[in-house]
Amino acid sequence: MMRTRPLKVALLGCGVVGSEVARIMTTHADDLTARIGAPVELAGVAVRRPSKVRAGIDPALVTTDATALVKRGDIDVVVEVIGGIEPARTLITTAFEHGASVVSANKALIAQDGAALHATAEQHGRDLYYEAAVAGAIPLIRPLRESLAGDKVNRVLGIVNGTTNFILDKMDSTGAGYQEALDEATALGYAEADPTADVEGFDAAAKAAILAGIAFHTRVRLDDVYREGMADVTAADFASAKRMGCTIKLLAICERAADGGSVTACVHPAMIPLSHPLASVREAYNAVFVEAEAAGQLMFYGPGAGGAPTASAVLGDLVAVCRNKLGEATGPGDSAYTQLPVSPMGEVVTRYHISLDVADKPGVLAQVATVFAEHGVSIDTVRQTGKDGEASLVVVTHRAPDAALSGTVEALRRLDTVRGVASIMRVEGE
Ligand SMILES: NC(=O)C1=CN([C@@H]2O[C@H](COP(=O)(O)OP(=O)(O)OC[C@H]3O[C@@H](n4cnc5c(N)ncnc54)[C@H](O)[C@@H]3O)[C@@H](O)[C@H]2O)C=CC1
Ligand SMILES: N[C@@H](CC=O)C(=O)O
Ligand code: NA
Repeated sequence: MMRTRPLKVALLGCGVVGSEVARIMTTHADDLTARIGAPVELAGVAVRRPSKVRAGIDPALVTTDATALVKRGDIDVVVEVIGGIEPARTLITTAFEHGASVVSANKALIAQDGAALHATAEQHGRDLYYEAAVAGAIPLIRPLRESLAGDKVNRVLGIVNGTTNFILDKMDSTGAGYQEALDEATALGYAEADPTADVEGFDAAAKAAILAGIAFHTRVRLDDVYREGMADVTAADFASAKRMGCTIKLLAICERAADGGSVTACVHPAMIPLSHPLASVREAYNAVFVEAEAAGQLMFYGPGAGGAPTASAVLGDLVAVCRNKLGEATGPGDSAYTQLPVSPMGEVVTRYHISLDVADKPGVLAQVATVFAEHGVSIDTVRQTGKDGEASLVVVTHRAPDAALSGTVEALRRLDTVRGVASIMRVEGE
């Protein structure tokens, strides 16, 4: 039966995502009402700049006092799309304390304080949903928390940052410069308020921490995630990748160890073969592979950033939370019931592509090969090109622990015949 009293929603933040949430709530009001079983009403919108004209939003709803809005006591759901740690964390906590459930897109906050926020939500019998926080519009949190709740997930791997994928794609396909591509991604609403979070890999690391925690039912902190951004990826790296039939993507990789006793989580650029499905993920799209014991391999693909796609995920959560509220229930809470150690990057098994500038004289190749052998790293391929007494040596390794690979590179740097290490990149997807 349809309830006539509306569910009241407070929107915190009306930027790229918030403005789209407000727009869809207004334009799809009838459908949302039918799907929820009660009308949803935008009861207040907290902003920083109240004088800004916001199409479709009644100015009477706009306030700069987000705290007063979440403390009103008649709010059913708070949608937090401000971003950052504070004041978002305090506002969400206050919302729970005043009877509201929360939908958030804030991966930085959930990765840092998800456990405490879940505990507060549970203490007050409220929901905390954040589908938009990982991979934008792509349903990924809900499938992991609900659809795969009966399976055992062993690996989650993919592209989870739209901005960096957009930049890498432009650098690869059009030869655009890094800054030019970043400016375009920012103008399109993909980048974080501080795009360092994107290019230095913090955003993807936060998403990896959230994904690993949910997938493996354990606590993975942001600091547990090994992180390398993409700011150092050069046109020369792309040229090198191309020669190998590869491209370069910023990947998040979360794995359960084969013995099940530990997990790893890392974010770094990697070469992947052009034949791999991740190679064709363009612009701000994301794609994530989930490998589960019974299900096998699943692939999730779609827009990973942008106002409307992210708002789609927020609205999906809003509908779920409203339905829970009407059914006097709550959805799944924190699922971290184990405490698996997170192994350091040195223990992650991977492959390296190493490009060396060496002296072009007899014995150099043997010397280089010896260094690899001494570190227990097996070589897959070697390609040498040389001119004027100098040569370029590209070595691709078989899989080995990351510590052995970085030890090999350190030892190579110490060889007199190695003039320099032009590029080092991990290789995935083979
Ligand atoms: N833009 C995107 O593609 C995606 C964004 N997200 C997340 O969504 C959240 C919002 O992102 P965007 O909308 O892109 O950022 P934005 O910077 O466009 O919007 C944030 C808005 O919050 C306002 N704000 C800041 N402090 C406030 C306060 N104390 N009270 C009221 N308003 C305040 C700002 O003035 C701004 O308008 C962030 O957590 C972000 O990580 C998640 C997925 C995708
Ligand atoms: N800045 C983020 C936005 C979505 O999470 C990204 O580019 O992926
Ligand atoms: Na998502």
